[in-house]
Amino acid sequence: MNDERIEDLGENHVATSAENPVRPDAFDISNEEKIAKIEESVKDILYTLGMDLTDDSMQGTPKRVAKAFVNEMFMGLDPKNKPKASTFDNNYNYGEMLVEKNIVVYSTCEHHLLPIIGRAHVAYISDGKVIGLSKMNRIVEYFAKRPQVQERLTMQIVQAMQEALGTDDVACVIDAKHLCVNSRGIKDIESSTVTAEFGGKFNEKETKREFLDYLKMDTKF
Ligand SMILES: Nc1nc2c(ncn2[C@@H]2O[C@H](COP(=O)(O)OP(=O)(O)OP(=O)(O)O)[C@@H](O)[C@H]2O)c(=O)[nH]1
Ligand SMILES: [Zn+2]
Repeated sequence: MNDERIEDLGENHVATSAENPVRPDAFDISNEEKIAKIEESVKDILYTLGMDLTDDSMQGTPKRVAKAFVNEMFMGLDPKNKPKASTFDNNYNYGEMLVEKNIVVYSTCEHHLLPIIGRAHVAYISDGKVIGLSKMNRIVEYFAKRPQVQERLTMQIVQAMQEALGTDDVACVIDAKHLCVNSRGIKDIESSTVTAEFGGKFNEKETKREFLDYLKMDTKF
């Protein structure tokens, strides 16, 4: 059991609705072992479906899928990958909200393991600390790279920003397409899902309105 995991989950950890359900023994095996196990499982799935795994193009597929799962699509399940959210003192006394718009979200729906693709818009009002802009994108990426529901992803981003900045005044809106809705099941290619989480001052009508108005700006560069 590594230290980061203890720090992340805490002793006597009880999962809350804002956390992903993670097995307590999830970190007892290495990434290499995880990849080897998943490779075998994917082989089994493809074999069951009738694929010829000796085919040149397919031979490496189980390993490729396993590596994509562990190292990329679900890398955010590993607390070691949590980004260091560097903050600085707000020496220039910037007093308005800061909005990081259009952060690309590639996540995976935890019900069907199909892609969620969209944009996150994250805002905060400094209470003395400011955060490096790219760290906001990294926080979004970290929590997106898990099996997710969009509601939880939105809340996790806000919570992580609140912890990093030491303020409740953080908000996040995500607009995303779920391929489980667009490409299978109901097959509605047009619909997208909007979720929002407003902390602290962002619950005040005018502040919320200001944030949402910035999202309507169509700035050309
Ligand atoms: N609330 C929420 N639901 C989601 C999210 N991603 C996928 N879902 C939904 O999870 C539900 C799972 O419902 P089930 O009835 O168990 O699955 P299903 O039979 O495949 O459902 P259909 O998609 O309607 O065919 C579906 O309605 C999905 O659209 C998400 O991020 N948030
Ligand atoms: Zn789904």
